Amino acid sequence: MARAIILVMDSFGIGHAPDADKFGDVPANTFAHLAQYYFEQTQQKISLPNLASMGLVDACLAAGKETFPIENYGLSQGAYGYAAEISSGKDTPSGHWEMAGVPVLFDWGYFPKTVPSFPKKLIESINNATGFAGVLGDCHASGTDIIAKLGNEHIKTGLPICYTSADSVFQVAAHEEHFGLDNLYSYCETVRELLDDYNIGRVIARPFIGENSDDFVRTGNRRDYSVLPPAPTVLDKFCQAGGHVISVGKIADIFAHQGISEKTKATGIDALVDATISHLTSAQDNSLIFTNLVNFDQDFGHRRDAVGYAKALEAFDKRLPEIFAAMNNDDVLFLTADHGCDPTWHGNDHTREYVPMLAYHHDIASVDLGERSTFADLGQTIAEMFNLEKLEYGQSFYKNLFKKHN
Ligand SMILES: O=P(O)(O)O[C@H]1O[C@H](CO)[C@@H](O)[C@H]1O
Ligand SMILES: [Mn+2]
Ligand SMILES: [Mn+2]
Repeated sequence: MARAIILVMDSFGIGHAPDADKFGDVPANTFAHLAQYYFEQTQQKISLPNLASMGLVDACLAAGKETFPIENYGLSQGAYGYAAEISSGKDTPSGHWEMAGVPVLFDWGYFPKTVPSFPKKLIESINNATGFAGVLGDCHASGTDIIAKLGNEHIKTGLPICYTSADSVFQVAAHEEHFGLDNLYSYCETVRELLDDYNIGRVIARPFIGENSDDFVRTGNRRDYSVLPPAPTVLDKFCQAGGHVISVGKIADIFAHQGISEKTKATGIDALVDATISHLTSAQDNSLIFTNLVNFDQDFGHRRDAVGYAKALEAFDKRLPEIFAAMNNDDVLFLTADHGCDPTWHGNDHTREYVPMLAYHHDIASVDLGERSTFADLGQTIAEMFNLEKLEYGQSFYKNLFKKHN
């Protein structure tokens, strides 16, 4: 029996989605624009030989319909396509749940872009439940900007920094030592309970260290408190059928720990790839290794750092042969993303984009999977691969992966 590996390159969009106008995101294109910007800044073309051989460049050219500078690359050897999202939001849980077969067709609650942003009644109930006198922030913000701005006041007053974004989130930044990590986590757990009436997808604990605004830096101890997906995902079905789901990175948090058999956390793309490879060398048959590479989004997309994003892609690309080498003959690797976050775009929020839908196994022939109308095609493919009951959403492309070589 085979194993499947899903690598989610968090925020790696490849062209504005058909409904991007509703989000004000025409013509965002995370990949094409970061490659263009990288070339303008460094006079070097981005070089991604392994991703390109999987079909990434062809997928992006078809999805984004714009050319961009890229180092010479050969013919695609894998299965490649691009997928649009049917979920109402362009957030991380919606993207992941949809790829696991459960799109979010309801509207999340959001906090307005006003100051204060959070309802007075909510903040009062948080203060009452936690015993804190108030919160700092209470606005839309970039997480790194707001700790630089309010970190000193936070240390002085002991009050948590609470902020949000265009996503359905309530984020809490607090100093790991002065405020304490456990205190931050329990504060977030309390907030999570109080948010149920507001239909908010996630509370995120954002711990940081450092002693002043020049050197405050967020740590790897981020924790996401998500609501449960609205229906059983392919992960739940796979576990029920005796499969083993291994979460690497924040996958378990995103699925509210449901449909997960085992989890490993790691900080940074290299460490996340290391953990993935380590599981690949030991995972039993009938396993799904599901990895989220959050740093593309968190460290580069939201930070609007196109050059950093390009370099991180090149570094990740160099690691792919190690992943291929750790795969058995009947294993299948899927590579995709959960939304876009164009680092050349205005503001610091996600962008509504197509995502790559790439697949690889040792005997794969080049196959164009074309445009996929939902990320759920991935979940449906996993369902077919492991002989699970068909999911409600998505079209499987499993059989296309075994096309004969020309
Ligand atoms: O600016 P930071 O704290 O990284 O926050 C970003 O991360 C959250 C989750 O993707 C988004 O809602 C966005 O606000
Ligand atoms: Mn994401
Ligand atoms: Mn994000």
